Amino acid sequence: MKKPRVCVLRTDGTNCDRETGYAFERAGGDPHLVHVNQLRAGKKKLTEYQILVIPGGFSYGDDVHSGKILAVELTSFLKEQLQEFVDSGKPVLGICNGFQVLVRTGLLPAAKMGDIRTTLMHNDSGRFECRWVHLRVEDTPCIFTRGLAGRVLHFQAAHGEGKFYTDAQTLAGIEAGKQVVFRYSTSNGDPTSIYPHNPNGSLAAIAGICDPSGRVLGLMPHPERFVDLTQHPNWRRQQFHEPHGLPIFRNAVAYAQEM
Ligand SMILES: NC(=O)CC[C@H](N)C(=O)O
Repeated sequence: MKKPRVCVLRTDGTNCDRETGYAFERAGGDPHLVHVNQLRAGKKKLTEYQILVIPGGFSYGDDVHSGKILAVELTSFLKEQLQEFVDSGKPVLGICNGFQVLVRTGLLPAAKMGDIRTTLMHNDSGRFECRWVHLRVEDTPCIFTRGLAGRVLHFQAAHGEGKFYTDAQTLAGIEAGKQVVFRYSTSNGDPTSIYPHNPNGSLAAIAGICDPSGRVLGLMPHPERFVDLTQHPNWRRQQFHEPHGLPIFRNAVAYAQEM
């Protein structure tokens, strides 16, 4: 079966592009690092790819707000191309800085460029948090977490502006639409707002959301960090058959191949 071409979008300050590309390679995809300037210059087009991922990092040095300048750049110069990619039903994944970008373009939660309803604020601790976190996977239409509902995954989180926040009406809509995909939890899967299990104080312990179709996903923790699991703090206690994040990439590749 043909390997789906994955656009791994990068710009100045992106720093998780190579491991994100590796994760898609491990999952059976064909990753390509694409600088936003190549899209702006028309040298490459999003239609050439079947999956789009915006990786983690410090795009444009996190000036103004994490992800803000790249979001304004995408909304200002690539709005039609991005909206067309999303409307065509192709999977879109934003990891950490990438999630911040998707929220600040409006592609999350509503999959509509310019419809900005939520934000990711500075952590309650007021500092950069870098730690392992447990995530409970909720039962949602998200195509990236097929088969994972109810599981408790263990990912690395590393961010300064990860606190999910929105107004009561938008939160009610996200909950009713089953768009909350990951919640910070204790090791036995109880959602929690208690630090450090919840490293940033996110509303409703939200660590990641999808759009109503389930084809656009953003999350703050890093599923692409396939660390050497024998160095994992829980290696002895938890049987790791494979990196916890790999199924997310495999599901995206499988979905793109089904299209
Ligand atoms: N690992 C990342 O992508 C970090 C995102 C962003 N730079 C922050 O600190 O919140």
